Amino acid sequence: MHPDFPYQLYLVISEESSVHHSLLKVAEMAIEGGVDIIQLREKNLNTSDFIKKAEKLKKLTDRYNIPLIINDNLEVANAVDAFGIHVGNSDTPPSEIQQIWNHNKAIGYSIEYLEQLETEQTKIANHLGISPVYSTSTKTNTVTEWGIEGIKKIRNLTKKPLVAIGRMNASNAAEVIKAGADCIAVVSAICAANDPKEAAKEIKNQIQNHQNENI
Ligand SMILES: Cc1ncc(COP(=O)(O)OP(=O)(O)O)c(N)n1
Ligand SMILES: Cc1ncsc1CCOP(=O)(O)O
Ligand SMILES: [Mg+2]
Repeated sequence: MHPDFPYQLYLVISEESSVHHSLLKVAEMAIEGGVDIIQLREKNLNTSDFIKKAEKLKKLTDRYNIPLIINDNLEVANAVDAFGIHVGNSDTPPSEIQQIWNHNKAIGYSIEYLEQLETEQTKIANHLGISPVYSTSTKTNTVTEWGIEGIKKIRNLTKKPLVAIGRMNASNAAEVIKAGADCIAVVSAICAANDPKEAAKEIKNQIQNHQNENI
């Protein structure tokens, strides 16, 4: 477990991705199954509706003492006093967020190009998304499919906490952890499962059983 980011299983959730249960039910079942941190990623809501949804989710995450990250929208993250924000290359850059924001807040930043490992934005970020490890229908506007070799390359270039995202599930979690990722982020394998609690439990078991092995 990375000392600066002690979370192994990261749920990235939206209404659209919550197939068999409501968003709040999926989140609660996933927490019961072992999710350590949650990101609310609503790409199509206006800020006011995004805040309303985030407030409901924050009540739940607070009840379980689970940190809540907001995707993209700093106003929403502020409104609900989120634990942190996740941004990518088309969003408000970490340097701007840092100027406005309390330093205790977490800034996650997507790595889409190897060259980003050298940039000021990456230095400012607290943790990095390896985005995507494998191509996925959940997010199609991506650049590099990193794969296992990509994770190893990034691991050799930074000591920052690495969050692997993109088609992650119980079958590939172990290889990704062994390649050097600290945390696995999941949308579909949990949100679209009939039983999100069981799905989360299976992925968490894979992470925990392989976290001290290297390939
Ligand atoms: C943990 C994590 N990693 C990467 C992303 C992708 O962020 P971004 O590149 O900004 O794309 P969108 O999610 O905004 O479509 C993420 N959200 N979370
Ligand atoms: C938000 C995001 N960023 C990179 S891939 C991705 C989506 C991951 O979704 P899934 O777990 O369903 O492949
Ligand atoms: Mg974004």
